[in-house]
Amino acid sequence: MCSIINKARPVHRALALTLRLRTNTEGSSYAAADRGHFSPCGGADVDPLRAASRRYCSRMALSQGLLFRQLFEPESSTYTYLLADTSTKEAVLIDPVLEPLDRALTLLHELGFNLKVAVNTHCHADHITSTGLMKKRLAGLKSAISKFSGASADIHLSEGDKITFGKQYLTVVETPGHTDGCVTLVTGDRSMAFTGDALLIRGCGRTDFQQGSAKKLYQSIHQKIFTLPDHCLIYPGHDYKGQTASTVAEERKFNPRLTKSLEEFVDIMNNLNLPKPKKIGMTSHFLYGPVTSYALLITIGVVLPLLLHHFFFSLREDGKDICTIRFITLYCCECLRI
Ligand SMILES: N[C@@H](CCC(=O)N[C@@H](CSS)C(=O)NCC(=O)O)C(=O)O
Repeated sequence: MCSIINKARPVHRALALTLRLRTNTEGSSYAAADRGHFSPCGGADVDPLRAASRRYCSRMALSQGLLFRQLFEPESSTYTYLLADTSTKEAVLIDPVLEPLDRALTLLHELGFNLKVAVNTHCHADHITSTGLMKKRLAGLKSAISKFSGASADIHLSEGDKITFGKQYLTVVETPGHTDGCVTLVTGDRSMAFTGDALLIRGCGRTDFQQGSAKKLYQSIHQKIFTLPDHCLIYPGHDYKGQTASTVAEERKFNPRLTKSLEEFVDIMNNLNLPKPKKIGMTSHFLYGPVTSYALLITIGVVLPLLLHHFFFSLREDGKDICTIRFITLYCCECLRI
């Protein structure tokens, strides 16, 4: 963990250390009364734009039987969320990341939780999910992802599906736009929404690759996320500035992209000019499970070269075996007519 923190940018280092501390001591816990209205920290009429709704209320969450932890991976600035029912000890992980896999597993073990489902809000372009490896290490664990993601998993999610853990549950809300298979996961009492890469704090997911569509994203956020209760806490899949949570009311009012018209939003998204995430290309590595990933790697790295080698060595030039490399060089030169 320390070595990862040291490699990260200062803002990430500070954030990682802060969150590591918070994970150990407080946990960013929050749960609402399940009586149809949201009452952060006991105050029913709290202005959602004020700090009270952003406070982390571990005791409140625990009194509702929900344990909540926000974990941060500094290299890709990714958040993973652990939610658990404190009475039945059943837990779910949202967007587990490969690098701090052991940290998540240790935490689960220490707290005595039984991880039921590891759910990905979408097929990630910027980091590797640890779902496949977790399944190897935790018997009975099921993976889940949207049916529109194109990825394989034990459970394929659709709009309105419920992911239950003990007496708690998450509702699946389809929010395409960053990718076709993006979902937002909303707690049963609608007090927390895990928005993945659809809605970020004062930002949103990029729409310039992986079936991205600015128009779809705008509609998803306005129709599916901004219609959640004002106080509903927003927990994103990433943050690059050290922010940890927001609310629906805050984002509706202050999000610099989503407060614009659809046309303006599309224009902003078409001109973001963001660099490609470092790990793009490894999108669904391990999502399909390590067996598939390793099989693919072995095929490309070992079987294919062996077959090529065998093929080229079987060719003869003046009755002699020819070297594969020489043959390939000659073949390429011939094709290019050098
Ligand atoms: N600003 C980031 C760039 C990394 C990035 O592209 N992040 C994605 C989510 S992972 S595919 C994204 O959608 N970003 C939106 C944005 O506005 O940043 C960095 O600092 O590395």
